[in-house]
Amino acid sequence: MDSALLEVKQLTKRFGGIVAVDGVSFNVRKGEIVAVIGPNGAGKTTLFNMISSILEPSEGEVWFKGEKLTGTQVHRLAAKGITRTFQNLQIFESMTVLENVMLGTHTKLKTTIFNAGFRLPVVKEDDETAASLALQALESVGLQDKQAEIAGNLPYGLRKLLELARAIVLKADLILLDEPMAGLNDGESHRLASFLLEMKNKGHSFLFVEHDMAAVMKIADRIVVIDFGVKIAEGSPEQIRNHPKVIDAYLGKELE
Ligand SMILES: Nc1ncnc2c1ncn2[C@@H]1O[C@H](COP(=O)(O)OP(=O)(O)OP(=O)(O)O)[C@@H](O)[C@H]1O
Repeated sequence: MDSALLEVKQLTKRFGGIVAVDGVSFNVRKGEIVAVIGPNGAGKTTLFNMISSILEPSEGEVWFKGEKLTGTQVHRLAAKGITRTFQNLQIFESMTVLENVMLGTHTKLKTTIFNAGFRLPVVKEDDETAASLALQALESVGLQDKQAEIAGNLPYGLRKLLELARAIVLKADLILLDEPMAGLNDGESHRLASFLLEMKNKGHSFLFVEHDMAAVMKIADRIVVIDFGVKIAEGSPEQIRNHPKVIDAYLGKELE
């Protein structure tokens, strides 16, 4: 595997007296799936929000493709090759499934909000490209049959797949997933796991926070374990399953 795509360097976040994340460092390489796990309140969300430019770190930096990412505005991340999904889905409920994914293509296409308002000819051309890119993304998550449905009518599991289609439509190098398995039934989580492995084989990289330990063990190449804001372990699923500090941190809790 080649050099690091994402470099998380000594990230720290303090909220008043609380150190939510304390000097955490790790890398994600191209074509790798890395999971961040840890007990409730360990600091996973705070870490994820710093990586995706939603929160400013108290200390430390995030680098992406050899460039410093810290301080980049959230809306510029997609153009750099990073997208993320959210635990509280960000779906436009009154739009169709296809339109929701087409929205994701607009940072790639040349249409600006200004000329889209005026419906210049360039928009029509872009709309066709956007629709075909969006359809490809829907096909890869198995939602092509739902393209004309109103997004708000989809059940939760399918909405999550829709959000993922919108994240992948940009063909991002790195996709950040916030608890992708939460709320999915067995069939949906199986479908999502196969999809992530397929995307990884095509060279995409993923960083995800997840509570579903069986899914983490199945799809992650590497696992970073956080407890009380500190990285206590990092390794393959096999190494993490048998790591004494991880077993201690999860004592009394389920680590399948
Ligand atoms: N905005 C905030 N202000 C003050 N404290 C915060 C804030 N956000 C998080 N914290 C605290 O930081 C710590 C880490 O929280 P965080 O939500 O990152 O953990 P987590 O691992 O994502 O938890 P969970 O698994 O329950 O989602 C907790 O003690 C939390 O109370």
